[in-house]
Amino acid sequence: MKSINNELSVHSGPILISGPCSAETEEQLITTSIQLAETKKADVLRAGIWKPRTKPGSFEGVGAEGLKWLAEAKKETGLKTAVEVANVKHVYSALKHNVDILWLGARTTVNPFAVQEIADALEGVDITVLLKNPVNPDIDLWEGGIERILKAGVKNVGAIHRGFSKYGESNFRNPPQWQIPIELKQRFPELTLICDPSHICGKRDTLLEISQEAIDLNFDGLMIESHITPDKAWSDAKQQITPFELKKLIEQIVIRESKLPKKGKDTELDNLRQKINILDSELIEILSQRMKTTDLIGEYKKQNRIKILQSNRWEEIVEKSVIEGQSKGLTKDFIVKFLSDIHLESITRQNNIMNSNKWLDKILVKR
Ligand SMILES: C=C(O[C@@H]1C=C(C(=O)O)C=C[C@H]1O)C(=O)O
Repeated sequence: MKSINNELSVHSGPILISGPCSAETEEQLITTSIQLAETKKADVLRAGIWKPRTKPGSFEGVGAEGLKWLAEAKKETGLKTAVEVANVKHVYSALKHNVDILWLGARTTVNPFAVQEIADALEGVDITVLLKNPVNPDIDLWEGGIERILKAGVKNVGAIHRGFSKYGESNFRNPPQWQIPIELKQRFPELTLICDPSHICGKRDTLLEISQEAIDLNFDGLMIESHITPDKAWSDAKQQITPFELKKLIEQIVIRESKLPKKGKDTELDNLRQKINILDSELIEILSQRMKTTDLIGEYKKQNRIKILQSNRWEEIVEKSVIEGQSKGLTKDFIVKFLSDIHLESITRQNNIMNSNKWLDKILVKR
């Protein structure tokens, strides 16, 4: 695995892949690409040719015809081109039309059969492949997809975080789970990581916020959908912006230093980090004491034949802690997540205390 930043980047600043959600007409695609090239920010032109839609009946893409328009746009602007491929037929068509970059969508990365077929079709081909995260937050599936493409001999492989499917209300179409791409980068330190704010947000007003966050989290670039007349787009109209708006958005992103001063170079930072070290030690000590106390409650429950889960007691703890935490500047979301991990751990420990070695010792015949 090697960084592919140089393969993707033309201009300085973050790598920028942009273009319409779907190629609709030759004129729409060529005009968008010309306007994108004029921004002097966009490095790669993207366009959906085959669109995997949630329900049948909506626009499913113009198909291979659009690849000719992409080739024309490339000739006109010099921008590299990228399309989504979901099966072997797509791969062969894209290769035939000299597309520079292929990406696998979330609904493809989720399926190892599909990824393997695409990998087999790419055996020995010199091309750049980007894999969006699978729809569900399964880092191993994402990593596995990358490995399948690498094993086929493709050298230029990168990843795109487009957020994960949700159930219920959220401000985002596919809420980001930053810890997953961060961990992926730990598994592949050279990995080029792109963020796709369009699919995370699903609407325009939070695109800048998510783009900024991604860049602050050390992502190498952004994939943002753009369209000459976004409100009239045939797919995903709400999340697309004009190339001009894209330029403005990119100009507003603050690029910060990636490296902190070394230890001993800045006493203010050193002092704050020293304080964090002390607080972390205190947190660990408190967590250890809490677990020892729940262990004692586990012993009590074992002797008195009381069930482990006490929902009323737990609800009381969460309610009280949320109020207390919010008064101290912590969010409800954080407190609930943090406490539920603690609850799970104390339940597991109580289960070990109450139920360990029971059936194994009694049921298995001694050999
Ligand atoms: C510790 C207990 O057991 C469980 C764990 C709890 C906790 O970690 O605070 C609370 C309620 C129970 O579901 C208890 O019953 O108090």
